[in-house]
Amino acid sequence: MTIRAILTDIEGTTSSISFVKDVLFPYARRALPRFVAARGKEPGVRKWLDVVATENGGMCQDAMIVEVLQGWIDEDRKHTALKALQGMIWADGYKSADFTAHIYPDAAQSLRDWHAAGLPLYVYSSGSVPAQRLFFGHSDAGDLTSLFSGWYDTEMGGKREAQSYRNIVDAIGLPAGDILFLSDVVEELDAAREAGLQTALIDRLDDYPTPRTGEATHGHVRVETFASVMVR
Ligand SMILES: CSCCC(=O)C(=O)COP(=O)(O)O
Ligand SMILES: [Mg+2]
Repeated sequence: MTIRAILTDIEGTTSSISFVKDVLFPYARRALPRFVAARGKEPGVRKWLDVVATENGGMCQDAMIVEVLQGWIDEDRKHTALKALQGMIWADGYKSADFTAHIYPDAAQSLRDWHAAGLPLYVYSSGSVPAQRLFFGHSDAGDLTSLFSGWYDTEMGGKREAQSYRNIVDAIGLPAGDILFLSDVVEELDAAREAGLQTALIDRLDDYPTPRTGEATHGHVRVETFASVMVR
């Protein structure tokens, strides 16, 4: 089948899980108390802190909100409020060059090749859109933001829900069957397939030492690097 656009996940797909878990998450966890004390009154920050407070019985002390958020980081909750706040915190880390975002060399190369071949590229990640832009703007392979035609986060819906992919398909404006979604998570691929997208499981041995083969692929095409993704 023809592929006219590619939609890619980030963590475990373009980039290693350990960079997110061992660098980004601890950085946000550590910085949260100071970030909330310094910027908690800004409307763009307060809005998300209030979402967390409301969902937790209307708690009123920022210290308690910080504790809830740190707990969510430990649980790897993909909550839109947490992701928005993490993105703002990581901005400081990237700007002060505390880290650059990991990207697998094969992913950087294929993204460049596909873009050069005229294939529109899109991101769909649980990380907020500002966090995605920062990520690809400060990657190990340099600023890759110009390669992408659009960015989507959980404001489109959860990544394991078919409706989220229908929303993204509407936004991209191509038939669902012309779009290839790349992810390391089979439940995300299942939801994308239900919405009519083509799918490929990126099964990176650095992230998943036991290859997911047979039934574990849920019938999705399985590749170990972007170099093996077939786009015709
Ligand atoms: C782009 S920001 C860092 C990634 C992140 O916070 C995250 O939750 C990654 O989830 P993904 O949907 O890319 O697997
Ligand atoms: Mg992922």
